Amino acid sequence: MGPEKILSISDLESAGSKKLPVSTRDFFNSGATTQVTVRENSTAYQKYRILPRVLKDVSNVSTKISLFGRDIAFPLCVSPAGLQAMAHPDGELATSRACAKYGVNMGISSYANHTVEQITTAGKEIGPIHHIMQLYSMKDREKEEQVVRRAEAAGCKAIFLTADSPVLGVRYNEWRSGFLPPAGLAYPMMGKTSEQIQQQSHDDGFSSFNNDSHSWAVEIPWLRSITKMEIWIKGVLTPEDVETAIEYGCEGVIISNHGGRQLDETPATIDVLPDCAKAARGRIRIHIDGGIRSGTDMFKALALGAECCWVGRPMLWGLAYNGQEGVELMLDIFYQEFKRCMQLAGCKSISEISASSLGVFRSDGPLARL
Ligand SMILES: Cc1cc2nc3c(=O)[nH]c(=O)nc-3n(C[C@H](O)[C@H](O)[C@H](O)COP(=O)(O)O)c2cc1C
Ligand SMILES: O=C(O)C(=O)c1ccccc1
Repeated sequence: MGPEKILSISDLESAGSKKLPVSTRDFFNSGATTQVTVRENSTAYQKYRILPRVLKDVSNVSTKISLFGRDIAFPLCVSPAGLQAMAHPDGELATSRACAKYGVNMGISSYANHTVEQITTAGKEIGPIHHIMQLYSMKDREKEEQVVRRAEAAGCKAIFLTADSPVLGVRYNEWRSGFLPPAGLAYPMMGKTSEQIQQQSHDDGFSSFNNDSHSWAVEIPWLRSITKMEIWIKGVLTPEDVETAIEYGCEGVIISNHGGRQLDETPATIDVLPDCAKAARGRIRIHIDGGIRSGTDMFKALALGAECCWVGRPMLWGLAYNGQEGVELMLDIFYQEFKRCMQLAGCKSISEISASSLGVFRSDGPLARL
C-alpha cells in the first residue's frame, strides 16, 4: 500500500491518519479536554530504562503467554473500540481476521458496527482466536442481558465491563465538529440503526443508553447470575478499586483510562500499574492499555506487573491504512519489536521479565533501581 515504508507504529499512525477525513481522525486520535492524559499515556514510558543482562542464549526466545485457556503468540491483544467501520468498511471483521491470523485475542465493543456473531465467525474462519465482549451498564437491563447472552453463545470468554464511562468525557473536538458517525453505520449490538444514530449527537446518544447509576453491588452479582463468562473490570486506576474487584470476585482488571478519552488529568496507566499490581498480589489478573506504541513499551509494562498489554488506536491506524493487512502489519511491528527487546534484554521467556530489568529516573538523579 503506497510507496512509504511502515516500520514503526509512529509510521503507521501518520500513514493511517492521513487516509481519514479530519473529523474522523480527530475522533480516533484525540483525548478529553486538554489532552494531558492521552499524551502522558505514551510519554510516561520514557522515565523507565531497560537494564539488559548480556551473554545469554536468546536463540530460542518464547514470547507466548496463556490467556483464557490457550497460548497466544505474544502478550498483546486488541482493545474493544467502537466504530471500526469508520476506519475501513470491513471494520471489526478485518480486525478479527488479523488477530486470528496473528494468534492474539480481540475485544469487541458494544458499539461495534458488526454483530458479535459476524465478528467471532470472521476470526474463527482464519484460525483459533478468543474474543471478549465489552459492555457498558445500560439503562435497559433487558438489552444489556441480550448483549451478554449473545456474546456467550458466540463463544466469547469474558465480559469487559467498562467502568470509567458513566458519561462520556469532555471532548471538545467532537463537540466542535458536531461529530456523528457517517450515515449508513449502525450499532447492531445496541439495536441502534443508522437512522436513529443520525438523530442525536454522539454524546446524547451515549447518555440515552448508558446507566450512570451503575454500581459494583448491583452490576457484578447480576452479571454473575446471567453468565458463566469471566467478568473483568475495564478502567481501573487505583489499588482500592483492584481490591474492590477482588472482593466482588472478578477475574481480571484492565488498568486503563480509556486512552485518555474520559477523565483528563488521570495518570498515565504505566504510572499506576506498579501499585495496582502490588495490591493484586496475584489474586486477580492485571492487564493494561493506553499509549502502548512499541515493543519496549510492552516490555516495560510486563516488567512493572502487567500480564498482557492491549492496544486501541494502533489497530485503528492499521485498519485505516490497509484494512486487515494493516492490522496484521500493526501486530507484526509489535511482535518483532517485543521479541527483539526480549533478546537484547537477555530474557528467554516472559517469566524472566521483571522489575529487575528496569531502572527509573527520579528527579534529576542517576538511574535508580526499582
Ligand atoms: C475510537 C475509539 C473508540 C473506543 N471505543 C471504546 C468502546 O466502545 N468501549 C470501551 O470500553 N473502550 C473504548 N475505547 C477505549 C479502548 O478500549 C482503549 O481503552 C484505548 O483505546 C487504549 O488506549 P490506546 O488507544 O492509546 O491504545 C475506544 C477508544 C478509541 C480510540
Ligand atoms: O469514544 C469512545 O471512547 C467510546 O467509548 C465510544 C462509545 C460509543 C461509541 C463509540 C466509541
